[in-house]
Amino acid sequence: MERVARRDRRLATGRRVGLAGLVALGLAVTATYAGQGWLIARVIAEVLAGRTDVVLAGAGIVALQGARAGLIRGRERLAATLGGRIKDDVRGRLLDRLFSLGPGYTTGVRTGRLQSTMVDGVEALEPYFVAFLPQLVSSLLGVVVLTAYVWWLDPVVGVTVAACALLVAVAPRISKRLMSGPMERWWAAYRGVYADTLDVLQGMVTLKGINAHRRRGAQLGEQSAAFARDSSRLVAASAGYEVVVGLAAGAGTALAVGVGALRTASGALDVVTLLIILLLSRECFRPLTDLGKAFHAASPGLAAAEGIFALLEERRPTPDNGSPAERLNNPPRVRLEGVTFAYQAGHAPALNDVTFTAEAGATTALVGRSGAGKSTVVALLLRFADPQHGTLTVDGRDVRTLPLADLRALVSVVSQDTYLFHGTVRDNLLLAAPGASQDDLEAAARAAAAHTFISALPEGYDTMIGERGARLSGGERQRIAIARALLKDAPILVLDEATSAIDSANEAAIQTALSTGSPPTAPPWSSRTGSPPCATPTMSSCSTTGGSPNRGHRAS
Ligand SMILES: Nc1ncnc2c1ncn2[C@@H]1O[C@H](COP(=O)(O)OP(=O)(O)OP(=O)(O)O)[C@@H](O)[C@H]1O
Repeated sequence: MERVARRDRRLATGRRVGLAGLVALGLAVTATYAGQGWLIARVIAEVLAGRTDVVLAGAGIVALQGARAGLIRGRERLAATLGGRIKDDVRGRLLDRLFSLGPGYTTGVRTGRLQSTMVDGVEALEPYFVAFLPQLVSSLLGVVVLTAYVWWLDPVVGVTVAACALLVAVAPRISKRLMSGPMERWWAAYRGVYADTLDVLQGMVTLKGINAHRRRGAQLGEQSAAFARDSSRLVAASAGYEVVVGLAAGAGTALAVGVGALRTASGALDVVTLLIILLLSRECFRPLTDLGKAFHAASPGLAAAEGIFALLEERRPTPDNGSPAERLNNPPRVRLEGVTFAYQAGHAPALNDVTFTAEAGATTALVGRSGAGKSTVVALLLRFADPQHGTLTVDGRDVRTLPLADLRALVSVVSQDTYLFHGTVRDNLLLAAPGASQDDLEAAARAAAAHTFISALPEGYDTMIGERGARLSGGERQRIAIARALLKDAPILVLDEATSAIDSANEAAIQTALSTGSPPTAPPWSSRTGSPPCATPTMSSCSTTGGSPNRGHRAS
């Protein structure tokens, strides 16, 4: 918790005024309780003294209760608004971080784990920020003020209350030590279950196909049971904290009243003051018992925060400190020179001393066996990672010296793992060129041999294609992906086994369109750049069954 408290300011940047407002409202609520206690003591004292003029005090009690109801409502509304904004900020920052880390990071972690951090982890932060943190500050301030007042009434009772309040104030530190283990185990188990469930859902067809669904389901069931055990331990640990705080508060009140009674018996205190002490001691500890409850609600957020900080503090694999190129030829020349790259230090390199040139305006084919490193070349060109040795240049300029956004704007990639997003065909195409007209879309789709089948879909370009384009065939998905890449109108087009699922007739039509630049309708890029696709350096890769041309391969 200390770690979170130290870093939480970064997560709630720009929301400090709102948090201060919550603290102020918390203090005001405490003040109404204290005022009410004080008035009740006065009323009792008046009645005991045989006086009946208690109307004003009674009205004051009612007014304080009304004010408290309003303050609590205001606090809840502010907490809900603020909580929503903090979550929104944190999700935005996490997403920015993920985009800047790129596939070099995301391929190394499980999607389900990331998703649980981004969705549930951030959600769990809300009680920490809008309930626990303001409660912590207002509780401590409230207790200091009330204890000072009790001290002023009677220093002996004041010392007793202060000692007990101090005990309760350090309880969060002690509980942090006790709870960090269960908290970490719970969150790890939660993310594991989340990731495996997602895995099973995504691989449902495969699991059914190989008749492994029951076995996998049973494994998931065991994992789920272990998670349930971890959840119970976490709840027990945080409930333990609540009990400790409650006991300390109860004991503190009893002790203060006991000491007060002794002082009254010895004549050091009058009955009215004893009554005030009786009611105020209870109010002294009320914020601290509220704090116990808030801690209980915030504990999942404390666990989740670790994953959030870990992601925010992750270092990007390729620094983005290049300066824009004054002018690059369109299309530019791409060259790899002595490039060696291993995904992990100490492991065999995926590329070993590779040198070749993809000439401007020409098609360069990378041919090699499966696993030879063709896709790795693409990853280095996009700077998802940097080579350990050698250079990769675009028009003679080392890619590391270009801003990442400028470099990636130069390249349009269709990879073997086509990804289509949930939405319509149009939505997917427009992702690459938000301003494209229907004519632009159709021209690109024709060049990708996709227009005919898209037109035959129930709602043409406005047909929903399902998650990952699930309602299309593999070849249809690839053709939409090619059309999308063409719409990006980048000077370098990379086809990484982009036509592996496309039948030979359509593949030939695509190749003709790309190499002649004359699809049935003039493509949009010709009007914008004056360069038909045949003038772009096109890099395409395909696998062979033998050989490893990229091992010491020279092609230029
Ligand atoms: N993210 C990664 N982490 C670690 N190793 C990787 C990663 N991606 C690829 N590799 C390894 O790098 C090598 C080259 O992989 P790459 O995907 O570049 O081959 P490829 O030639 O494109 O293969 P294919 O034709 O089968 O697509 C392989 O041995 C592969 O196991």
